[in-house]
Amino acid sequence: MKYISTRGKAPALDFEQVLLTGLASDGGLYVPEHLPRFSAQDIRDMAALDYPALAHKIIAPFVAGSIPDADLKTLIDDTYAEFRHDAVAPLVQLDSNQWVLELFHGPTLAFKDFALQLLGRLLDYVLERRHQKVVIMGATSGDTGSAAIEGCKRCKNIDIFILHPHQRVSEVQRRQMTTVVGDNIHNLAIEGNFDDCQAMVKASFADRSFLPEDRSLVAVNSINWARIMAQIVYYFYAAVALGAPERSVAFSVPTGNFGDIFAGYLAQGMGLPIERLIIATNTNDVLHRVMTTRSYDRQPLVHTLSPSMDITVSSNFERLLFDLYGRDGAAIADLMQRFDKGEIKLSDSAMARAAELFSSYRVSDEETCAQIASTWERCEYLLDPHSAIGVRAAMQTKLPAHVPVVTLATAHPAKFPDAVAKAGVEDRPGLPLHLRDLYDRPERSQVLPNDFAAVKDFMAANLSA
Ligand SMILES: Cc1ncc(COP(=O)(O)O)c(C=O)c1O
Ligand SMILES: N[C@@H](CCOP(=O)(O)O)C(=O)O
Repeated sequence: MKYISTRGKAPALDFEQVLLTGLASDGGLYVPEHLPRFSAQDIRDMAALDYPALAHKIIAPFVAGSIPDADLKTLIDDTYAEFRHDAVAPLVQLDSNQWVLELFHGPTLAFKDFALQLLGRLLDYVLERRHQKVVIMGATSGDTGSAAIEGCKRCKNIDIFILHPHQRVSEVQRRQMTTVVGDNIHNLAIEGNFDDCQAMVKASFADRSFLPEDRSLVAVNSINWARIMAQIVYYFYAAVALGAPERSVAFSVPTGNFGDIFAGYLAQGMGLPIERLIIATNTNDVLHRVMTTRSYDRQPLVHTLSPSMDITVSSNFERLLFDLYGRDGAAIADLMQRFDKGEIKLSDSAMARAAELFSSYRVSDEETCAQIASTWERCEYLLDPHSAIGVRAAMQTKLPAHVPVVTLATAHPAKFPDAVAKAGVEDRPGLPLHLRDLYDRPERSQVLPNDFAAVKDFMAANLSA
């Protein structure tokens, strides 16, 4: 399997190379040259597989040639053995047609664990084999950071630097990052917002002057292809449980960086009958605006009750644009250059293609609270604010009556007790046992100005030998 850049100029890479990078050298994002396809019978047969076996089936064609199959299987089995629910991703029924896919049973209580627990193991495996050390960098609005640290903390050959917006993540999210002990783990609290952190990570791929020549830079954000790959699996898992391939299913996905929903788009491209993908945004609604007005532009970032989705530039949207524009790298390079300078309008044909599969819905903080409260009252089911946005969007979208809608529940409500309280729910969601002493653990982080030079200096000064 080869991977090509959305901007057409960077060299094609194999899986191992793509795992060990982030942005392509032309500034684009890597995507598979072609997608593996599963027949209706293949999908029917998936009903007999448990989550790790299904993950192996879906992931193996993307990794083919880079990691021996038996080793890949072990890495995948070990990854999902860490999850606290036997089903790994249990489905919960809210009403006759609404379902929630719980993606928060991993160690850090967010869907990011599905990919980052595997990514950490893949990196460890490949780096040991290559006798190589790398620098890992990530930007987080709260969840990617802790999941990346948790996923990579046992890797011997890394230094990891995670940038989060100072005082803009929930207390549980912050403590999950800053209480993990290790001389090679660095939490940088940037006096800016998530977009600033993400821009610095991307800039580091263009300016690696602060790194020794023998250290590669690896991204743990969803610009790294391996993140998206692992997230494709749970679309198959949920749809097959609900009757695919005989029955098609819709998904509502709380969206920020467009990584999770892009994995759903790929699942459809691989043969899964997905009726609709609903882009569910908070007030930072760049994706809802583009879907409803054709206009793709930056607006100032708003801090909401769903902080992990406080993002105004959705990195992975470029991967979708690449397909919508006929996989024309030059067209995407031109489009993204113009986007860097201001507003762009998508073509009619690109919009028409997007509308065949995607719908979108924007949810305010008030609506988020109302959804948490009403789902609690009607179903005694507690949603976190991000998942509540997904459920709200699912309920507002018109779909054929026979199509079940699955909302991806992307985080555990215990990560966001303030939002739950604001929604008027009196029961406090408790942290699971392994995190019960989270508030007593010592924290370690460094506050830095919103300045790329300061970040580069910090990283250069704190690399291990
Ligand atoms: C809890 C939660 N929900 C939803 C999202 C949005 O996912 P994506 O960025 O892949 O669109 C994120 C982070 O990005 C998140 O942490
Ligand atoms: N929501 C994320 C932001 C980064 O998204 P990613 O999928 O590109 O890692 C977070 O919580 O950190």
